[in-house]
Amino acid sequence: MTGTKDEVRAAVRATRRARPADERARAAQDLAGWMTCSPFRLEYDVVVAAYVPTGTEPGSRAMLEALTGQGVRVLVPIVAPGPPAPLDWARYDDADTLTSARFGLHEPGGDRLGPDAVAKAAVVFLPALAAARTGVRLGRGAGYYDRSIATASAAELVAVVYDDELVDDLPADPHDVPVDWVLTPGGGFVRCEPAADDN
Ligand SMILES: Nc1nc2c(c(=O)[nH]1)N(C=O)[C@@H](CNc1ccc(C(=O)N[C@@H](CCC(=O)O)C(=O)O)cc1)CN2
Ligand SMILES: Nc1ncnc2c1ncn2[C@@H]1O[C@H](COP(=O)(O)OP(=O)(O)OP(=O)(O)O)[C@@H](O)[C@H]1O
Repeated sequence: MTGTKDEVRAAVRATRRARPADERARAAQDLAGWMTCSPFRLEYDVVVAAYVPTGTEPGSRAMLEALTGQGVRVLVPIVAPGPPAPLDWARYDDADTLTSARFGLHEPGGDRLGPDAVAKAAVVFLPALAAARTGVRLGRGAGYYDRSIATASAAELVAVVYDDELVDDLPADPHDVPVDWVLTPGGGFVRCEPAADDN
């Protein structure tokens, strides 16, 4: 995809808004399905960080339920008040514990585990507006995840996007943390290959 990060964000947001409800619902079902046939050992007590999909984002709580259904300990992000800082984390148990939060997000009301909690995650599913096969991930532009996942360097990082948001190339900055995998509803888990000229 060409253009500045903000141009690509605007284009993706417009496409997401226009995506028919039945297609979103099918994609959410497919993404939940991939949680039970992933390339990872998602078994009892393994820690997985994910997110609560909101608005036009790909996925739904079915994705989280598919994880907790396997006994996985699911963490989801908590945005602290104030300017962007590393994300806090809380355990996701079931949808009933979610409350409305900043930016139209839904967050668990339970204990805050602190920014370091994500370091225990074996897999981190990251929300994204687009992702490149080289591992470049484009987020919403506040830098929350880039500030947070340096502490999760042992984890498999998986950007979750719609099929048409997995592209060959995206604009990148030095602070962008590359992802290892991209998950799409139609294509499942795709391993990223850093561009040949990356170090
Ligand atoms: N579901 C979900 N949870 C998530 C993220 C996400 O992308 N999706 N995040 C991924 O990072 C973090 C929150 N990041 C956000 C980054 C920017 C804006 C945003 O829209 N900012 C606008 C102001 C919008 C408003 O005031 O309502 C802005 O800063 O201009 C919202 C959330 C943590 N939790
Ligand atoms: N590790 C970091 N430390 C401090 N500032 C950072 C860090 N990572 C990103 N930023 C800042 O955050 C802002 C947004 O960065 P960028 O456009 O890459 O966000 P993004 O990856 O789309 O968002 P997100 O990570 O929340 O999904 C930029 O001003 C950038 O300088």
